[in-house]
Amino acid sequence: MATFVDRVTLHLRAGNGGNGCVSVRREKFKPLAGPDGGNGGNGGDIVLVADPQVTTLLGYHRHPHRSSDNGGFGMGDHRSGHTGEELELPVPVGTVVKSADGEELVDLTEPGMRFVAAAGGLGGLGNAALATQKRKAPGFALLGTPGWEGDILLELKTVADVALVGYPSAGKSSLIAALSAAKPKIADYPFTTLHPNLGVVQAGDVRYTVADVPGLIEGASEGRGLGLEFLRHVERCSALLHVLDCATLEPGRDPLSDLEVILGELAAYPVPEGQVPLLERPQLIALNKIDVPDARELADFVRPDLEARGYRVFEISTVSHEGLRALSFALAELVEEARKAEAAEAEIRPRIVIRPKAVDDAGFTVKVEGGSDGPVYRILGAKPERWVAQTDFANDEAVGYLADRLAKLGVEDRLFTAGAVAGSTVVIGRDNGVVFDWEPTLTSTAELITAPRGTDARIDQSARPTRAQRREDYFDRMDGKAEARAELLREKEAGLWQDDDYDDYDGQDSGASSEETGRE
Ligand SMILES: Nc1nc2c(ncn2[C@@H]2O[C@H](COP(=O)(O)OP(=O)(O)OP(=O)(O)O)[C@@H](O)[C@H]2O)c(=O)[nH]1
Ligand SMILES: [Mg+2]
Repeated sequence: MATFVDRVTLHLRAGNGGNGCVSVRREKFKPLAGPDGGNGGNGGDIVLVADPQVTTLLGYHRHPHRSSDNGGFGMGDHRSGHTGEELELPVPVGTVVKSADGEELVDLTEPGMRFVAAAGGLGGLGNAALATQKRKAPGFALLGTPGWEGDILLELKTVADVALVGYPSAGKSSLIAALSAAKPKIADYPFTTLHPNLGVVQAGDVRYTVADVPGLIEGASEGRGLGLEFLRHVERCSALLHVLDCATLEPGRDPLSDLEVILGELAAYPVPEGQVPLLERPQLIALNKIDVPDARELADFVRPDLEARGYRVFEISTVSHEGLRALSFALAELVEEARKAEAAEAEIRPRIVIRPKAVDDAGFTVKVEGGSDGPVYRILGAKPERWVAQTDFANDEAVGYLADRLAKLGVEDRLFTAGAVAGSTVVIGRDNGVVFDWEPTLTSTAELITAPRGTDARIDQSARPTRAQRREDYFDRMDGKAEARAELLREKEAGLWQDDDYDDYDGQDSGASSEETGRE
């Protein structure tokens, strides 16, 4: 059964940003000619596009996991990583996008409207881009940040071009089965159809969708039968086809009074603001079951009456397929007109692109939370959290750079005011945030570990030992060597050495090792 899907949960994963590159340019006679690591590329976004050609969410129901391209890694020689390709997901016009917890994000009501549902990660800067006057040769690059990953909910409002309306057992499901490839459940008891079925009809060059919805009875607009559920679906269609049963044996029913009841119900249904009331939408009438002799007679009888009221009337039989072709072409005309009107309106409107609400990028908060061993200082904010994601914690220089950035933003000061002391636990980010043992001097740890950050002893002339220093080092080393040798000989003479130890001893080796000690 071709059930119609009007709600689907998508699992999205936008592309990660590529990492920046650490690289040093090499030239003949100038092997360390400055940083030349390129930037990583941005990850691709996942964008929903309202597309009039698309009528169902069925494709997403079958393949709910979608992901876009990662950005490329930066490379040496100033080569940037490639930008991850954007993934466009065409959705029917009238798709409502909701967050995983049901909050409406956007209503894609206009053809061509775009919504960035999952933003790609940022590419990390390479060490060339991170170089400054002070930091001539950064020995680190920034990591790419991960792309957005999570669930969103798609709900369809406009389900079809044409809605079939009529009493239960009028033959709506039979009609959609005869017109399209849909295979709905058909039976001779009322309310066979409980969920709308959708069929795609091809009439000449025109292709349109028809929704077979549950039967409608008197009082439906007050919720009788499957009432409101039914009308909610009709609300989403641009044209209506009344299917009237000419062969019913139920007392008090005939095509004309059936139509009256249905029109009454449609009129009573309040459509949401901005939508055309149901009865003002284009409508056709199909008098069904004319393969039954009595029914054909009845159809011929009521037809002039209906036409006098301004309806186009088609006598059909879903059993013998009589009249179906003419009906399908008439519906196609109706749909074409509706689409043209819509397109004309759409042309006037500019292309609308909607991005998720911009987060306040500038600020951050420090929250003090009670932990089992002392308070935990939690830092929340788009910037600090992104910076943490960009940091390669295996690289001291990168960690130092992070500390600099945080200090510059004022995080350090705010921690002080919040009462943090050396050794306090500081967490940046919400879930699985990064935990630090806070050192107020964190800013300068990197400098303490090595030479000042951003200087490469090999490139920066001022950091290279002078000739005099090197001489001194050399003599120290030689002295150390001689001392070590003398020590060994003393030990040997004192008989401290075993025979096999002695075998291992080789003047050169020991020389090398003592040289190493000297270097330290
Ligand atoms: N003789 C005849 N019977 C028909 C025709 N079309 C439908 N029927 C019969 O009418 C009964 C109801 O048909 P359905 O298509 O299920 O009617 P429906 O309008 O979808 O009914 P609900 O889903 O209950 O609202 C079935 O027994 C069909 O075989 C027709 O053209 N001629
Ligand atoms: Mg049905």
